[in-house]
Amino acid sequence: MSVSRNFVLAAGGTGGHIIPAYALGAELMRRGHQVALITDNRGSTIPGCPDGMEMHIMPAGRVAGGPRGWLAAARNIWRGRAMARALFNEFEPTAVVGFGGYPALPALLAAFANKVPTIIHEQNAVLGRVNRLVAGKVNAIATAYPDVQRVKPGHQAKVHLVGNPVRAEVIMLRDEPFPPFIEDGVFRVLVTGGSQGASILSEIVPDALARLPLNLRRRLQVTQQCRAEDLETVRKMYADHQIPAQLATYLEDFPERLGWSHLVIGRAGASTIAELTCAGRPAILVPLPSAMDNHQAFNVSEMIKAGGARAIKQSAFTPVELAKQIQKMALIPETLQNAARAAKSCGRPDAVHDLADLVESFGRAPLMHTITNTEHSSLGFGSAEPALARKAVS
Ligand SMILES: CC(=O)N[C@H]1[C@@H](OP(=O)(O)OP(=O)(O)OC[C@H]2O[C@@H](n3ccc(=O)[nH]c3=O)[C@H](O)[C@@H]2O)O[C@H](CO)[C@@H](O)[C@@H]1O
Repeated sequence: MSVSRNFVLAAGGTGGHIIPAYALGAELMRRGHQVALITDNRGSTIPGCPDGMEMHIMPAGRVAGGPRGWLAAARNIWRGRAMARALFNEFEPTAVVGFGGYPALPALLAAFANKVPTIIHEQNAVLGRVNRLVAGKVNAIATAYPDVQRVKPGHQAKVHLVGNPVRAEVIMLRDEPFPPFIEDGVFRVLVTGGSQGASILSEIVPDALARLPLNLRRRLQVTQQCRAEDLETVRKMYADHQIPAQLATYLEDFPERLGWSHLVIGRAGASTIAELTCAGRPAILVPLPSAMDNHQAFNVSEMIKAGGARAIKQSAFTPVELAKQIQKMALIPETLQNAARAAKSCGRPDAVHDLADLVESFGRAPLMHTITNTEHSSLGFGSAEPALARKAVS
């Protein structure tokens, strides 16, 4: 029998943290649970929050900028922790899930103080700073890739590989065939810089597409996400080259556009890669060089090994180089279709279910039944820590 329980998700900052939280929240609600999201001001602006999920905006602090900055951050973290504890007293979550990033920290600290079980999800191939900080105290670490770097050997026992949760509309694309890519048909390219956009793509991509041989160039149909300040320049570049292009600062219909595309050019953020591999779309990706511990370069390596993507270092990302790589991938239709299949082979479309199962296993209903370590293992989550098993039934 399934019992309705309350869960808190904590995620903020960029779409890369928020969108997996939206996907998990939607799945937990589909299973009959109540879900509240703790986020920050930036996070609250990311479209797509599922209906019925409560959103609580709370202060969070990024530890940076010398002693003054640290003091302000500490004050905000403390205020956020107090607000989260007040919410927990009322909402009584059976588990709290943190998705990394500074906005997740106050909620996790509040969960430790209130003795609520905690799970963290790491979207990247390298454990992020906040997740590293709390890894020793949480009950489980859910990961998107095997062998995530910077997980301490002592914490390996509580690691569960689930993948990155993606939206239901993206999962649906997995069963659809790759759009026909034939020599006289259209060639649809989707350009995305992650939830915040990336100016380098605006500078380089239109020029590179204009350099393609005529048999590819005349078939192009482009959708490009641009930062607001780049929109007009990019619009003019495509108009000058007579390449049909639709531009937006944020594509709310991203899954639909992904299903429509033959090739994606973008950054190597974790959610973008999860979506490409779930749907099976080949890509040319430019990892953000300033990403913490170079995590975007590590995110894309699995896809490269499989043959589903090519990566270009930002220092080598020129219109000439990009045009060369597009031709290598798309001049022969079969090459592109093979790359699409290879991309799909890296997908983890069950991520949202596996993460929801993991989260539910830490929020057993009181006295419904006693979880033993053996039963917990049989759920596929390895051995539960004794303290956790006790908590789950207390
Ligand atoms: C600049 C930065 O710090 N980026 C990090 C951020 O993700 P960031 O938000 O930059 O990028 P991701 O690729 O992880 O996620 C972007 C998400 O936004 C969606 N989208 C994007 C554009 C658009 O027009 N419409 C739309 O819906 C994508 O479909 C995707 O779901 O967190 C990720 C997960 O920790 C990291 O891997 C990234 O390195």
